Amino acid sequence: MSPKRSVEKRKQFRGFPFHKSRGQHILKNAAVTDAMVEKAQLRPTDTVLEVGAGTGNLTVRLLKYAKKVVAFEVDPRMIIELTKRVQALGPELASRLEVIHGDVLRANWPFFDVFVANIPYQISSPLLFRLLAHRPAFRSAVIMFQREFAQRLIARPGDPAYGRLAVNVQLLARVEHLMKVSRNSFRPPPRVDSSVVRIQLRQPAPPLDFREWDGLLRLCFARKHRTLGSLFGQSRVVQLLQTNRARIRDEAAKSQNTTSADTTASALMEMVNDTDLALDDTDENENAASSFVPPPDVMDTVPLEAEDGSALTAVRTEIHGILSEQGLLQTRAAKMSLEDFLRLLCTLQAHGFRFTS
Ligand SMILES: C[S@@+](CC[C@H](N)C(=O)[O-])C[C@H]1O[C@@H](n2cnc3c(N)ncnc32)[C@H](O)[C@@H]1O
Repeated sequence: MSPKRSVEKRKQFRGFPFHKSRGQHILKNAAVTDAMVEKAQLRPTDTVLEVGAGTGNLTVRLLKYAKKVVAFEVDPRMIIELTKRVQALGPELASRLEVIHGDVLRANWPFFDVFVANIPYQISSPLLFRLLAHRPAFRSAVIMFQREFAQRLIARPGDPAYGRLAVNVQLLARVEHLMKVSRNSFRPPPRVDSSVVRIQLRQPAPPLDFREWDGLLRLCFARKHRTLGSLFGQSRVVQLLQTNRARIRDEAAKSQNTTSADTTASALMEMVNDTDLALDDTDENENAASSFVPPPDVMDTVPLEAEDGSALTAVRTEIHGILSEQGLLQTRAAKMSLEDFLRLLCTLQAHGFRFTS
């Protein structure tokens, strides 16, 4: 067999080729699949949601421990293999499986207690935010991610991978790294290593306006190594905060507080659809902060007496005072904790400032 042919053969399963575009990397290492199921701590009464069942390496193990497994799979060829395999296990186990053919991101999700999946990595970000927004809350999710993505989820202040993704996810859930998985555990091996993480929703969800929260994070992480004093001193930022505050005050007479449960849910759904979060939100990711990106030549120390009108100067002074009072003038997003961000948002909001229109 020619070398080229043997490579082709390795990429196939029972005659059909795997599609990289669908993230079809089958988990062939039984020790890893067993460990994922064990970490899921399933109960005999559980309904499990699996995404991307493939040929069923994980599914067949889940069926042994759960009352029911609902598995999404987009590729009909995989579903045929999966169905044959599960039927061979006998009617008892086969009756526990429900396969849903389709794109998991476009479908309605059924009720589930636990989520377990080796997902296609290209849908990591929208799938994760869909999970974080899912209600009723599930007990836990055990998910295989690309290692680099997993590191961005668990990153702590000061870590190079710490960014908007980590802060947003950690606001809504506890995230725990469970194990590293080498690329050789898959067939065909992907170009990247992987990690399994556990996610547990914080209950109840923090009572925040998530648009405001994410607006603050976009600003702070647009330049995560820059001081807050410098970021909030920029004319564009001061102008925006001032304009929003004036409008909100005008509207306040006509409408009620915007931090309702409905607003929270719909804001979370916006984050689900926010492809910016799939990007690397280091300083270079200017897309993530388009409305706030300062001109590159803005100096680190912005003079308070700028020549942009007394109203703006007064607002700039006010913001400077708030940051100074909170001890945050010299603080940089790269090192701020979740609590620092929450405190900053609450304080700015108490002064009537808003990040979104
Ligand atoms: C990484 S493989 C995992 C297969 C299997 N669970 C395993 O661990 O061996 C990902 C699977 O997700 C499926 N898939 C890709 N995109 C999907 C989507 N949007 N909705 C549902 N399934 C999808 C692929 O066809 C593939 O079978």
